[in-house]
Formats: sequence, structure tokens, C-alpha cells
Amino acid sequence: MLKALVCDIDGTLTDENRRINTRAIETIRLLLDRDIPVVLASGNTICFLDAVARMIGTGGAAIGENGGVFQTGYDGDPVVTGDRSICLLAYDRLSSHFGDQGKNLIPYSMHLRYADVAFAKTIPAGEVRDVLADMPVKVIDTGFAIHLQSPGVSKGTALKELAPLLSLSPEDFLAIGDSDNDIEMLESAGYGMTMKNGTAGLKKVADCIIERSYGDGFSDGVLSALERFL
Ligand SMILES: O=C(O)COP(=O)(O)O
Ligand SMILES: [Mg+2]
Repeated sequence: MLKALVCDIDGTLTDENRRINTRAIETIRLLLDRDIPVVLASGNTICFLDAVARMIGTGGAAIGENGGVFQTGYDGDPVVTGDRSICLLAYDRLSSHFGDQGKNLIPYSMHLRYADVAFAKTIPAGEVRDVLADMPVKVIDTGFAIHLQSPGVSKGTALKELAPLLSLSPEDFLAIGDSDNDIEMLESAGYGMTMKNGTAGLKKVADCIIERSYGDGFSDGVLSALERFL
């Protein structure tokens, strides 16, 4: 029996252009109306998640920066689990390396991040990994941005820390995502789903692959789970 939902945002509740799917929002509200807790888990900043959570109407529990930071609700300080200093050093190296080639990186929300560094996908993730090969930093390609993160930090590790604070265990969660940054989250949860647009890596660890893509696939998956085991 599952008791809660943890869901990714970009590519799961949104389309490929980050436009939110209104049916997905209605599906989440259906869970909330039945007192099923919903946790948003994303590479986005915690303040972005806080705003999205308020507008959807969840209790505010959220995992940001791919697990580098999380909150249990709207009160209290966010819990930071990642070490941003190594990510900033790595970003400096990337900036000078690619800057020398006339390619300027485009950072995302630099002053709103606690644990990671994110930037636009103007450089292939493979090239970023090559430049940082000797640094203890993880390079994550979410399909929407490239993130630099402390090794060992993921949405899955954050879910393991957050769940007990909500009087739940990670196995109580149905997890849904679209990309490689959701792999550990699906592995930690009791049941994992992805949609047709999920990456090959995520499909490998998912218990179920939903036929449709993006927000419509999310809604189909959650509604079928609701009938079966939520
Ligand atoms: O911030 C990103 O790069 C992607 O965010 P997501 O984890 O919600 O898909
Ligand atoms: Mg995603």
C-alpha cells in the first residue's frame, strides 16, 4: 500500500517547453483532497518549488536542486544537504575553459541556490564531464539544464531524509519522473513510474512505463495507481 506521491516537475508536470499541464495539477489536487501527501522534487530552486507548491495547494514539502536542499513545509529553514563550494569551483573552471573558446555559460538562478550550480544546455554534458573529470563533482543533465552537484546527493537521498520527518518511509511513496536525475528517487521509493518521454536510464529502473508523455502520462499513471494502491 502506498501512502504518498513524490513527483518531478519539468518534463513530468510540464511539457518539453516547461509549460505546466493543467490536468496534472487537477490530478495532484485529487490526491490532496483525499489527504494523500504530495512532495515536489526537482532540480529547480527551493523558492521556485515553494511558490509552485503554494499555487497547487500542497503542504509545502519539497526537494530542490536535485536533492541538495529540501523543506518539510512552509515554516522553518530549508535543510541543505549538498556542499556548494566544490560546485562553484567547478563552475569557475568551466567558465574559463569555455570562455577561452568564446562560449559563455548561462547560469540559472545563481543567487537562489543553496547546494548546486545550474546552467543552460549550450554545451554538451559530455564535454562538461571531460573538463571536470578530476574534480569530485557530479554533472547532471536533466534534459532542461546542466547541474553541478556534490557526489552522493540526489533526489533519492533527500527523500530518505525527508520521509521520516513527514512520518513516512521512502517505500510509502509512489515516485514519478522523466529523467536521469530521477533515477535514485524511483529506486528509493516503493513504486516508480515514468512516462513515454522518460529517459532510457529511468525506464530501466521504473516499475511501470506509462504509454502517454508528459503531464497526460503523469495523470494516467497517478490515476491508475490511485485505483490500485494509493
Ligand atoms: O531543473 C532542472 O534542470 C529540471 O528540473 P526537474 O527535476 O523538475 O525536471
Ligand atoms: Mg524532470
